[in-house]
Amino acid sequence: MTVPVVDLSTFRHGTFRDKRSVAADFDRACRDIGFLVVSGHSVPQSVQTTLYETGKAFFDQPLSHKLKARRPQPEQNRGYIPYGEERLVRMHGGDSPPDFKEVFAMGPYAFPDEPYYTQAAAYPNFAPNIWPICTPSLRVAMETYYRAMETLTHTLSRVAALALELPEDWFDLKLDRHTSHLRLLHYPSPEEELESGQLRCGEHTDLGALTILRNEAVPGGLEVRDRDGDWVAAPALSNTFVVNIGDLMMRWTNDRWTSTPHRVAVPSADLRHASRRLSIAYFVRPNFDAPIACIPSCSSADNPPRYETTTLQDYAVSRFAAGAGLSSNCLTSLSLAKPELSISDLERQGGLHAKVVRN
Ligand SMILES: O=C(O)CCC(=O)C(=O)O
Ligand SMILES: [Fe+2]
Repeated sequence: MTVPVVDLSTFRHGTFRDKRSVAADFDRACRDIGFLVVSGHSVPQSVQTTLYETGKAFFDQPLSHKLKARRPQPEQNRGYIPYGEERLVRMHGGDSPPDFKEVFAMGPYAFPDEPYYTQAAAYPNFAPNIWPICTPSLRVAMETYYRAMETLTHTLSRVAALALELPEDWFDLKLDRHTSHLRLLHYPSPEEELESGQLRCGEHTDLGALTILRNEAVPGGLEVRDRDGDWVAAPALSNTFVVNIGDLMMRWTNDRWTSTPHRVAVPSADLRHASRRLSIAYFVRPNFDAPIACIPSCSSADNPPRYETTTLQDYAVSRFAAGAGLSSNCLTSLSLAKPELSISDLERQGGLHAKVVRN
């Protein structure tokens, strides 16, 4: 099975009939494989390439500079996350050596100064973003891209609503105070074979509603597990985004749409030296307190709701706990232990810099 391409310009500029036809293609892709590629999306190419280039410039900085913008707490998806701290396969109870990557992440910004955002129950969704001193232009590049992703989400949420026989604006109230994350994922060219069981990113599903990924066509890319259990390479076409269904959308749609397992593969030995990859992933996450309950058009007498109602907050806490190897009861206050490795440990090991080809 392949990952299909859907042209959003037909949705944005077409008649109602055109919109329905795009929504039907979206529905089919989400049912069949849970992944699609979108073209005609209106995100300026300059916004994409500026962040891509600035992101690379940040990751090229010495580890000691990057660590100055280090994620302050493990549960906060903010700032620099060095090699050694993520193993996404743990989210599903598996284990592996660390994902062979480093990350820079941000969350919502410039939200109103209101108690909704500062209340204890909202933590860590509106934790402050962290910005590097070494690459000051990263902040503008990420914030600009984040806004462009909000606009794309606006279109995609309308396509999704129409596909689910809902009013086009059905998702608006679930997303008007969204908690989405933007992450730069840097996978350098490994110098030698990775450890046994080590991947660039271990097999997992995404926990939010949708993920919008700027993919890069290099060896060792994104792979998707189709219904037959075969790993299929996600297309990396110029000026497109890969979109996939996350767990919360799967729950909303009562499994009509699938949150499909995926991973980032290891480049083969002969291509290793030229496999540096920077993907840009925007995780669409609803309001932290929006109830995620079965959408009425997704259940019937012989297909009753399969999941309890949840929220992003409750679901994220339980997934985070699994990833950190804890029971979710241990996490009621969400204040966790210190990061696994101290700055001096990391500097001694040299982070990823010690293990990669410079290119
Ligand atoms: O870098 C990629 O292509 C995908 C990464 C991914 O799936 C994730 O971080 O959730
Ligand atoms: Fe993912």
